[in-house]
Amino acid sequence: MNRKITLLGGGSWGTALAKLLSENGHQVTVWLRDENQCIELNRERVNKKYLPKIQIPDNIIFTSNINGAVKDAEMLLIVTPTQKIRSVLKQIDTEHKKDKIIINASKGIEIGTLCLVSDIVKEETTDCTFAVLSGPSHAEEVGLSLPTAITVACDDKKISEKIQDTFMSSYFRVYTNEDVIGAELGGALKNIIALGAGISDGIGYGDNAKAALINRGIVEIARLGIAMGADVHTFYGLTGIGDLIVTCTSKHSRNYNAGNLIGQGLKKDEAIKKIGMVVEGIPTTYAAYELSKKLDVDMPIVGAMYDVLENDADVKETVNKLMLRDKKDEKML
Ligand SMILES: NC(=O)c1ccc[n+]([C@@H]2O[C@H](COP(=O)([O-])OP(=O)(O)OC[C@H]3O[C@@H](n4cnc5c(N)ncnc54)[C@H](O)[C@@H]3O)[C@@H](O)[C@H]2O)c1
Ligand SMILES: O=P(O)(O)OC[C@H](O)CO
Repeated sequence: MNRKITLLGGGSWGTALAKLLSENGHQVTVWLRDENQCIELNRERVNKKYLPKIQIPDNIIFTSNINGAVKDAEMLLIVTPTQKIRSVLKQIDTEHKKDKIIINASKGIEIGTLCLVSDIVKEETTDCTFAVLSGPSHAEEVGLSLPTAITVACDDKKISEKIQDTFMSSYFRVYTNEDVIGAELGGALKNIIALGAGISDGIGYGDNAKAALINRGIVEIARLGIAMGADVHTFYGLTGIGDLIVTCTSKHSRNYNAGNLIGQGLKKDEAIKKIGMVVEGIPTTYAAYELSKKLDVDMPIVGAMYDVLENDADVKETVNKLMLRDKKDEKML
């Protein structure tokens, strides 16, 4: 079935998903803030800044008129940096953000409020159904139609099946799940561990250290998830360990690469500038650190990342402190 879908944001992930949805036969509009960028994309059909190797199908419309873009859309797909989602939704007139299916493909937690994107959407829209699309999925590979498996989580099974049908293609396999909080947290928190994995490689530690980070990382993620009402099984899935593996090991990963630069001695702002795309793991570290304190959840890797990012703690000393914490039994949770 042909659906009207509007993307809020058109960086690397937005561009890859817009292409996929257009190939699936849907009417796709992409809203961007910058009118000049819309003119260029409508003409050139290549997103030179964010995803230069991908040809954008001719029938995708780029516009900077947000109300025009969303008013007739059945589904809105959020792909802007998490810290900007609230301000983007605020720009839409109330009558146009009612009774929609809102799918979030961004991965983060709002600093200050500690809101998940589902909370932001609940606060800023009316009577919308929220879903999250998450899993191991780099835009650079989806854009090239390389095989990818992902999950759509929604507490309304009929809606998640509708979204599954909308996105599913020969190279994009979509699973459904009802655990929205688990899917949101897995996607947001893996970025912190990816920064850590990048730092570890950047300072010259080996594969053992990275494997330890990945494994102890998913334990921490699940611990916070359980405290926030998620289903522990979700963290074994695509939105949990699946995404954590890809983000800690892929050459495409923005968070891993930013961490790698920090490990080589760059300041976090220099690393962000060099990456040139959103590095969600940095604000999410601050939010997760606050959440761990608020909910009294033990998250030593998040605490270490907070020390490095906020207090400029020496990385090797921080790792030493992690290694020499109190002796423990290996408990999964
Ligand atoms: N790139 C990927 O492979 C990938 C895959 C899965 C999920 N994600 C998630 O998708 C989200 C977007 O990531 P991305 O890689 O596409 O980022 P990006 O940096 O490539 O693009 C971000 C987009 O948001 C826009 N933007 C920035 N600030 C804005 C603002 N204040 N108002 C409106 N628009 C604004 C930019 O112009 C750009 O279009 C992130 O949360 C990321 O974690 C990315
Ligand atoms: O690996 P990153 O940091 O580029 O994040 C992109 C996606 O979330 C990977 O699934």
